[in-house]
Amino acid sequence: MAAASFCRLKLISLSPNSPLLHHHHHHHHHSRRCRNFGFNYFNRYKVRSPSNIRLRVNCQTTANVESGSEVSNSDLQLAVAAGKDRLLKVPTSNIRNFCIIAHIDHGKSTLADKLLQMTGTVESREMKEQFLDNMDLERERGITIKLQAARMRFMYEKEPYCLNLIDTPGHVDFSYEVSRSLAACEGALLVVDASQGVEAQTLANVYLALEHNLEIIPVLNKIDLPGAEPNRVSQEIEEVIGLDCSNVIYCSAKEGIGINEILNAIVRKIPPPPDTTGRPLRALIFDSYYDAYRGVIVYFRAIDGTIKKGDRILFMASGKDYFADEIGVLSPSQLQVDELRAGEVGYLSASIKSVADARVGDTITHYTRRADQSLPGYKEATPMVFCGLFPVDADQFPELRDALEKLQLNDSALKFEPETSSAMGFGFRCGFLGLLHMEIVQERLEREYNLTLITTAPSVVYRVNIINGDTIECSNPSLLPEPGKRSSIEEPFVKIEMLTPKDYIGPLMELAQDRRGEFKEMKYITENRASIIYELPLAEMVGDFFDQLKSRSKGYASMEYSFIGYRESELIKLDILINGDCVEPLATIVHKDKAYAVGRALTQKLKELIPRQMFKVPIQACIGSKVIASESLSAIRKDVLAKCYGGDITRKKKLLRKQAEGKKRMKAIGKVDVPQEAFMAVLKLEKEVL
Ligand SMILES: Nc1nc2c(ncn2[C@@H]2O[C@H](COP(=O)(O)OP(=O)(O)OP(=O)(O)O)[C@@H](O)[C@H]2O)c(=O)[nH]1
Repeated sequence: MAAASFCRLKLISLSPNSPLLHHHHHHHHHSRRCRNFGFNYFNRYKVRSPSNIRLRVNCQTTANVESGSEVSNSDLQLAVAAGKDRLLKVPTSNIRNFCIIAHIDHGKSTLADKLLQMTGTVESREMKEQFLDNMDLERERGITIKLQAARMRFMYEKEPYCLNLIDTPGHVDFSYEVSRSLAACEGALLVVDASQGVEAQTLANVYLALEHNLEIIPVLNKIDLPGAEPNRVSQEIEEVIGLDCSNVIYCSAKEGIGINEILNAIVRKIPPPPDTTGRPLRALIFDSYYDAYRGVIVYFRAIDGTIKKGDRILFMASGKDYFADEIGVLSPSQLQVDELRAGEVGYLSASIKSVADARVGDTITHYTRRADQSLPGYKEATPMVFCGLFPVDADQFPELRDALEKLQLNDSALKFEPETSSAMGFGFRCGFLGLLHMEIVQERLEREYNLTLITTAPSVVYRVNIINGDTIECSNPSLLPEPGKRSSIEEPFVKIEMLTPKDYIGPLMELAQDRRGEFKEMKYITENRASIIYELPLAEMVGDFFDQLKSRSKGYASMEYSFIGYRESELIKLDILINGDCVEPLATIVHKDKAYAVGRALTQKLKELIPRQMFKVPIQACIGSKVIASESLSAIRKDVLAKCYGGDITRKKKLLRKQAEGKKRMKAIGKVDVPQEAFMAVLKLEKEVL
């Protein structure tokens, strides 16, 4: 994360007589200095500089200090002292580890915030940002990408309890991360919007939680809304999930209703972690991120044994060993401790250079006293979707490589290798977990690294069986072996479950059918809502499937998908020729029954998207050497140009500026300028044509 316009410090505790409170107006310097103190109370939270940071003063008063203000060493010592109050050790039987399962927008972040406030972990903030969602992109999209954790202290029947909240990402692309964070907990809050109901994603995560034997506490959120129907929704939870809702908690995270009941239920219902402190160390990594100043910070849950500061540790899957230079808890800012025991949740840093060496799901053990077996459930990240990324300006190639390397330090699921194409020049073929992951990476490359990129249409990974008996993987349509060399092609299939009000069953089944879906099952989960299950090729979901699902159901349907394996399909490669040149990045792999329709639709779409040139440009779709569809872009007539340039000066300027902007995302293919949109055209074909 190299975003220059953001600094990352916030929320440190200070004593009320801290000189900072008197002098903060006088000392200004760049925030980088603060990081150089080498202290760790500066957390990952970002504050839009130059906005203010808020300082806690003994958990009560607050003061605003301009971000980047001088913070002295002694202030930081005091901060530690204040923080230590909250570190009081509790017996294992007083620990509770839990997560929150909720559909997007049902109020997970708002509730997490309230739990932190009610337990005095953070004070009520007027800041807009919510604690558990940090990245800007996340906030803008209203989704949670990375996991976080927070430790809270809560008094129950006069005894102190330590409650660890582990956050989970809310998108299917990250279901592996979800499963790892569930594995770090003994219980989960199931938060359902009382004015909506159970959604597909919630359901999928509840099943995951049940597989991990988590105690599930149902919570109906947003009961303050006039449209809330707590009775209907709790009945739905009982029917759909089979969860007893007689003691369901009514909550309004926004108004702070029901928060105490939730905290009490966590203590009463969720079992404490088993006390296995005597066993060899096993700790589960549920998140890790790269910090430019300290290396990788690993978030873990100790399952067995004890980990101490300075211990030599081994990561069982990666085989790498390190010294745990620093361990600590997340309260939610990082506070150092000397040891963490079975059942506890915390972080460590050990001069690890890349998150790939401390992957989510890996098991940490001691180098000398090793555990026999690693914890179950570890999986390598397998990218499912690939695309080509090319700098518009060829000079930016080295910058693009640097940027990808930097992103990869923090994202072990991101894969890339150089790709050269006669049409596009030098770039990279990149692999992603899914479409959302792809969009996030593209956006970060452009936003944080100031790159202007041309992205080619995403492709899945095909398995091509070669005549000689070999099988090769192909994620780049232009590299598909010739028909004469291959015996068959297999493509990845997914199972999707759509939940929808009954009015939209028809349009959604039609959608799945259009996408080569095979109907599996439909059932009414309540009187008005149905679950529809299909199996279909992943390639048919890449693109606008989700948008279509939303628009055809007026936003009411939700979906969830999982990979089910490879199946043989009758696939062929469709090439696109522009002005007689084959444009590799426009090549696409399609089912043979759809080839003609796609060819026609694609040439028409390209004709719309490619600006007219000074000469006539033929656009053709071909299978092998056979042209199956053809369009032609007529030349710009001289007088049209003359008219444009003959106008008054402001108009001329405007036109030039517009051209300059347009130019940013053009790639010259032969003599023809092809805009970015053209490379994505295959995803935007009119439905009627297909
Ligand atoms: N009326 C009402 N609105 C709420 C309540 N809780 C949350 N909201 C609103 O619902 C919206 C979504 O809340 P978030 O907490 O961001 O939801 P989330 O589940 O974390 O969403 P993601 O981060 O996108 O997964 C926000 O606009 C909240 O202000 C509530 O109890 N009552």
